[in-house]
Amino acid sequence: MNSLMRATRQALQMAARSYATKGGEKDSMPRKVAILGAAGGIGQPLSLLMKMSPHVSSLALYDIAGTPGVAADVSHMNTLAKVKGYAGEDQLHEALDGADVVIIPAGVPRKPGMTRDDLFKINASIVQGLIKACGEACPKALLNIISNPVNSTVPIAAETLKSMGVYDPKRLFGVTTLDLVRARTFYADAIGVDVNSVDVPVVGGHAGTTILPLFSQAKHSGQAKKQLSPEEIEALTKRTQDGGTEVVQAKAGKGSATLSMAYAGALFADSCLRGLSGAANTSEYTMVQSEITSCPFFASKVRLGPSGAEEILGLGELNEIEQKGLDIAIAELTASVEKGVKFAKDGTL
Ligand SMILES: NC(=O)C1=CN([C@@H]2O[C@H](COP(=O)(O)OP(=O)(O)OC[C@H]3O[C@@H](n4cnc5c(N)ncnc54)[C@H](O)[C@@H]3O)[C@@H](O)[C@H]2O)C=CC1
Ligand SMILES: O=C([O-])CC(=O)C(=O)O
Repeated sequence: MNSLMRATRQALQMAARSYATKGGEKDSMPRKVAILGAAGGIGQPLSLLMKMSPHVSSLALYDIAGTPGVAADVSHMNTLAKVKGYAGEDQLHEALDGADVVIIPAGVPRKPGMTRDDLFKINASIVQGLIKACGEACPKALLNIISNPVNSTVPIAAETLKSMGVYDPKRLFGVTTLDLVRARTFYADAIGVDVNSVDVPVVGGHAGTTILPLFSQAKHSGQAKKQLSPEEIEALTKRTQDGGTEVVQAKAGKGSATLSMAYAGALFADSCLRGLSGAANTSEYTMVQSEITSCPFFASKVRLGPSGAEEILGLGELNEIEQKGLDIAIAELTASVEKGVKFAKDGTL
């Protein structure tokens, strides 16, 4: 195995975190992962990365079109997972049947000048339809929602599953991992340490000021080359909040983050799979139904286990500026959650 392959596989073994099971053995359970929106900008590299996961034995690639090609391509990789492509709604249930984890990057991305909320009109119905199918075909699967606006699509998913009588709050996740990935990268660059040694909590939601990095709790190993001033922390906070927009502008009309999102989505899905297998110390920041703030959905550190989100961990100590940021985040996030719930209940767009 050459060094690039080894590095990529190691990255997929998730930054060298332990994935030993409770009994100290590797996962031997056959696991099925379904990707909905697999032919898209995120879907394709995500399919590639999940095909490289040592935890996936079956990979179902679903989209409204284009998946036979993606599946044929990815299926030639000499890694564990058996790949099958599914195209069109009449193949959706078959794609989902028996899935342990469903990853949903289906829907339209932003163009310059748009907010994530501007995607609501199109993506709300797409997510609702796909979640309904999940509720029918694989109600026990862990659902990883990537489609924006995550702050509303997650509550839409919850309400849809509730109306079907199959909602389990431990199994529904909004994927906010890209915010963590960005905060770590920007922070490591700013203080001049190895990015692999950095940890920065990012809580709240996944849009603008609802994205709240907690740099006061950031950790790293090694000697920092620089101490950051309050102004520099503020700039890092803003860059983390605007990371998505930075990519949208750079792509100039050709979509939003796809490659870094596929990487982040694979990290999160891999943690879900390790949690399902009982791996010790599996936790991720993700948006879940939550009581740690007044907002009914909130992203924070969550311990993942065989039944999904087994424990929602607290926020730790916030400094004064972060506390103000939290208040702003909660207000905006609550409005987005309410918008999602309303759509799911009465179809209001
Ligand atoms: N949570 C996060 O951190 C991030 C979320 N996103 C969001 O992910 C979504 C997808 O982004 P891209 O992959 O760049 O878009 P894309 O347009 O390249 O791909 C989307 C795919 O979804 C498919 N699709 C549309 N309706 C569908 C349906 N009913 N069933 C199955 N598939 C369907 C399309 O055919 C297309 O292949 C966007 O909403 C974007 O805003 C993007 C980056 C980060
Ligand atoms: O900004 C966007 O539209 C896509 C996204 O959620 C991100 O890159 O964080």
